[in-house]
Amino acid sequence: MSAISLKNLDISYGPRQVVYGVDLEVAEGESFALVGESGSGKSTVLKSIVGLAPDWTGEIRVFGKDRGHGTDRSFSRTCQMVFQDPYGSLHPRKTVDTVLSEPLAVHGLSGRDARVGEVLSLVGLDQRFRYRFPHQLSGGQRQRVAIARALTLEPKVLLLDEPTSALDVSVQAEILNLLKRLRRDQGLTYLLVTHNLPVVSFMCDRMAVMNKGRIVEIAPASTLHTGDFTDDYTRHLYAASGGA
Ligand SMILES: Nc1ncnc2c1ncn2[C@@H]1O[C@H](COP(=O)(O)OP(=O)(O)OP(=O)(O)O)[C@@H](O)[C@H]1O
Repeated sequence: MSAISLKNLDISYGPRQVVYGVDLEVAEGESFALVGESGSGKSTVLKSIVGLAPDWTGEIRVFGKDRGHGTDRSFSRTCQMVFQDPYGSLHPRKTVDTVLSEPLAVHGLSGRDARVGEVLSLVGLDQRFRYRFPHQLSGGQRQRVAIARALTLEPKVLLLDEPTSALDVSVQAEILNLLKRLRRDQGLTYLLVTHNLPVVSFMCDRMAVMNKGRIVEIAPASTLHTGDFTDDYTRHLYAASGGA
């Protein structure tokens, strides 16, 4: 059974269709990248999976379970999204403790105190960060909190939307290493959106290339070593990035 299965997925914002006929199977434990230029529809595919782009047709399945069009609580326990900008995605007046406790409270789970402590250490943050506010943290620490929040419900799938591109270059590698270690240790499956091909080489097993809302090629990430892509647009993207 695939961890994520998308079949003939069309997605619109109001009258405007932005994703066309996407078919994708991501295996359990796999790290899969969606690449392509800005506006090609990569983020929209992730958003549809978590319910943030509800105007879609086709099929979205996670671990064999069909996703409906509304909010789906059991779905959010399996599948969580991490956004690009950790400052924008964390409420400025909520402490780290509140941010990390909320998903547990919403799902009526007990043992919140212990779980908050656990996820902080999973992402390499000292317990003293617990009662701080986002503005008291660096960009990298904020992204660690956002990743910790995504992990609180013990999901099996993380959807990562440009998880390091808002960070200083020196911090990007730290967060990529953290994500790599978490995937291995927690047995997670990743679907990651990026325009950065070296990130794909470092983090991913396979990649799908999107152009104007369509997948034009699916290839092993190792193809980035040789540049041996079959699709013209992919070759153009590869050449424009100077290889990976
Ligand atoms: N909330 C929205 N309402 C209307 N149109 C949107 C919305 N979000 C994105 N779009 C449009 O949908 C198209 C695909 O956007 P999307 O963000 O999925 O692309 P992307 O490949 O992830 O690009 P980027 O890397 O810039 O985020 C774009 O034309 C964008 O303008």
